[in-house]
Amino acid sequence: MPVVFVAASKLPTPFAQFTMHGFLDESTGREHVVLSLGEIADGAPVLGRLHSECLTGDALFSQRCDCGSQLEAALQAIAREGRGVLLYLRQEGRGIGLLNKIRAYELQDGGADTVEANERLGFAADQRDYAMCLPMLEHLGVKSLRLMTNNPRKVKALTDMGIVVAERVPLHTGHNPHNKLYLATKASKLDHMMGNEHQGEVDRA
Ligand SMILES: Nc1nc2c(ncn2[C@@H]2O[C@H](COP(=O)(O)OP(=O)(O)OP(=O)(O)O)[C@@H](O)[C@H]2O)c(=O)[nH]1
Ligand SMILES: [Zn+2]
Repeated sequence: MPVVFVAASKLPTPFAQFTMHGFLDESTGREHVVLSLGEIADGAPVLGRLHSECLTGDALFSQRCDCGSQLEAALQAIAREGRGVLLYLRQEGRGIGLLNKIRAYELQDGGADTVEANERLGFAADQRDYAMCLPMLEHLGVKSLRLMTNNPRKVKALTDMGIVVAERVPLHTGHNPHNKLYLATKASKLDHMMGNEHQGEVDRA
């Protein structure tokens, strides 16, 4: 079943006035959003981010993860550049949903790490699928991205679907005492690249 474009509107934010594009993924019933800024359909690589929903980090100021800080840093970077896209993907909790993420946090409060908690609940460590990104990027005319991420799986998923990842821009922000183990586990078990290996990094720590 297709991912269909539904409507677009202005979205003023403290960083810039974005255009918000709403999509319905008819296979899952999930409603995804893209924020865009500037001319993004001209063929030149677009500064972009695939941001997976994290209600706790994005909206409720959680310090268990780095999501809220990454969201803000990505929007600020796009605003500075005057051009870019942020795909806000409704795959909460690496695809297990909000209530299961709270179950996973409960296990982590008891000593499990983020991967062990998912597995104890019967889920894979990361259940996300990025297939919905292709029709959304096609709708927007984006063929090539400078992708803000530390996650090599996102680069591979986009490349496999024919989107050019012209550059990976590391996004290292939001480190605090509460998410130290979480970030270390992402690096050791989920292959995230946490070093300072790049000059064009978006880094606000
Ligand atoms: N299941 C589960 N999901 C989590 C946990 N902490 C954060 N998440 C979810 O993980 C997703 C964000 O994934 P991250 O691994 O932080 O980052 P990423 O998107 O893979 O990679 P970056 O592009 O580098 O940010 C969001 O959907 C969060 O809701 C957790 O402990 N357990
Ligand atoms: Zn988060």
